[in-house]
Amino acid sequence: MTNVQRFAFPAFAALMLLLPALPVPDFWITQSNYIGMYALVALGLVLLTGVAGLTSFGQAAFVGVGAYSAAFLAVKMSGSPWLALLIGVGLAVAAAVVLGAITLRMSGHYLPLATIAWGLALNYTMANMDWLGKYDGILGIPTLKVFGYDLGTGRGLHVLIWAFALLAALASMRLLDSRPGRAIRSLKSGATMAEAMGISTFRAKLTVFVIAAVLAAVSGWLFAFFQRTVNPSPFSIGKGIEYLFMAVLGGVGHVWGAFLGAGVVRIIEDQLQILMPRLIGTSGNFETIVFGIVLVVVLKYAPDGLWTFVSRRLPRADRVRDWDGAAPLPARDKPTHGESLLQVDKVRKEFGGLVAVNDVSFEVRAGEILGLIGPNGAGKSTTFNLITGVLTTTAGRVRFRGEDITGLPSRQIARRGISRTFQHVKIIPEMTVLENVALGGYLRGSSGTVGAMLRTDRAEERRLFAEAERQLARIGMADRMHEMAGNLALGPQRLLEIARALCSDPSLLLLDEPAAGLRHKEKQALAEVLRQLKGEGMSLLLVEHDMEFIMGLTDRIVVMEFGTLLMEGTPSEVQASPKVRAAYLGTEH
Ligand SMILES: Nc1ncnc2c1ncn2[C@@H]1O[C@H](COP(=O)(O)OP(=O)(O)OP(=O)(O)O)[C@@H](O)[C@H]1O
Repeated sequence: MTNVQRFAFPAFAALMLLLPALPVPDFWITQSNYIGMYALVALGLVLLTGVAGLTSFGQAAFVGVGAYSAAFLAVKMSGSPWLALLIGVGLAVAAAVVLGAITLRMSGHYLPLATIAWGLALNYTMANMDWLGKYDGILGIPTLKVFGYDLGTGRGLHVLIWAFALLAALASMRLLDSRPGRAIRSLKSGATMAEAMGISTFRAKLTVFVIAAVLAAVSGWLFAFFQRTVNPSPFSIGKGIEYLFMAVLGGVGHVWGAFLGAGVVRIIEDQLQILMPRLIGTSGNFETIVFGIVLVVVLKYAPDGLWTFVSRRLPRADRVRDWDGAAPLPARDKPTHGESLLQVDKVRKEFGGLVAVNDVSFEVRAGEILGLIGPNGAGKSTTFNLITGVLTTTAGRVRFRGEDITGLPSRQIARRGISRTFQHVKIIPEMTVLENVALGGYLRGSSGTVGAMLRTDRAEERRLFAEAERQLARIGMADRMHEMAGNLALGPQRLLEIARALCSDPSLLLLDEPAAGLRHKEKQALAEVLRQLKGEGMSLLLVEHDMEFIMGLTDRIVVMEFGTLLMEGTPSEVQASPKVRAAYLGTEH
């Protein structure tokens, strides 16, 4: 936790909760009420869009679910507002699970388009139901009473709105700094890396989608008691875009960006409603144009949102090192030296008419470094992806420690003890080195989202960080654990990936072109680390281009050419082979 969270959050919370007791004009209390409610929705979008990379235009519909639940229960059934909150949140969760199950597997532009579709659909449903009052909505919602105390619509409700908003902010910050939070943060770096760490990306997406829907529904519930009337227009797709706008403007990657964005939008919106008619008459919806211009300017000059201007000036504190003496994480049985660890048996991959891997067989034994080499397009990466479950085989079998792992998804393969690095480094730049490595230990922990929000996961977190530090020390990078991973040069980033893979306590480490793009010194450092790992009993499979690097390092080498296995032997046998030389020089043999 940074100093800012430690001191600024309680101060800000106290100010917002006490604001109604201060001599602040009603006008600003009302604005602050709006900001709190908007911030709840924008916070969901920060998590969903900013952190997890899933764009949603449809959040306003979830606000509507919360608002209509409150209105319907309070007016038509004279039910308890707290029951209405429960029902509103329950309905939002149910809707998010169903919609998420359908849409979250979509990629690219399909997801945002789908969110527009269901945003419209939910809104039309509200507008066309007789029992929800159609376009007129539901009027005459009573004010909210807590323990017999009437909160009214202004100062009293302010305390409740901000209590929810601040709790949501606190829970979100805690979530982001936790095992499930790191999983959510890994989504933006692409599913391949997250799945290779054992994360179910679908589940992580669904979790964050549900959280965002719940925050929106709570905001809607508050909105109903604030406005004391609901109708479909504040839950339209236009409002959904405005919520997204708040998150983007404020800083889509930061919890406090949601608050800043909500504040700026609300105040601009309000001022424009006064100013625009004076300047250009009452006709037309000119605020929208001004918002559009503001958004373009912000995206151009502050693509990460306005909060970055604040956060840049705030001191950054290193994570408090509180894991000394933490119990080690559970470890798996180590294979015995020389045991057959991985068996690749007549594995085949066809892409249409192209046979990328043609019935290739080889094995990796425990404690050895096996190199897989071959000229460009030989099928090395495809073989690597077949072993790690990124691609499915056309034919053949892959066995690991006696178990058939053919066709398993990569997170299941990771669970069995195969860990990997990537040819194009896949780290999370905005997380520290330590947090990136801790992500590798995902499968060795079990704490979930609610535990993270309630902070009941701290003992496990300490164990994870102790392990992450131990792995960083193993590759000689413990002194850099607090640095942002994105600030590292390529060499240290590749080492970080190795530490992350080691953090999963693997029986076999698969490295995809680890020396690619490294300078000579960095290659030497990497080779030294790999030799040391072998010395400690680790088994490694190395896909590599760099002959010099691989010759001095491996025990055995498998050479591929045009998808087939050309030869297998010791480095000196391979070096002496005319077939291999010819393959690399591209001559006939
Ligand atoms: N997804 C795909 N769809 C179609 N063809 C593919 C696909 N992936 C790989 N290939 C083809 O399969 C063959 C083997 O590619 P692969 O990337 O495995 O080779 P490689 O030995 O790793 O090469 P490089 O060293 O250049 O990475 C190539 O001809 C490639 O064009």
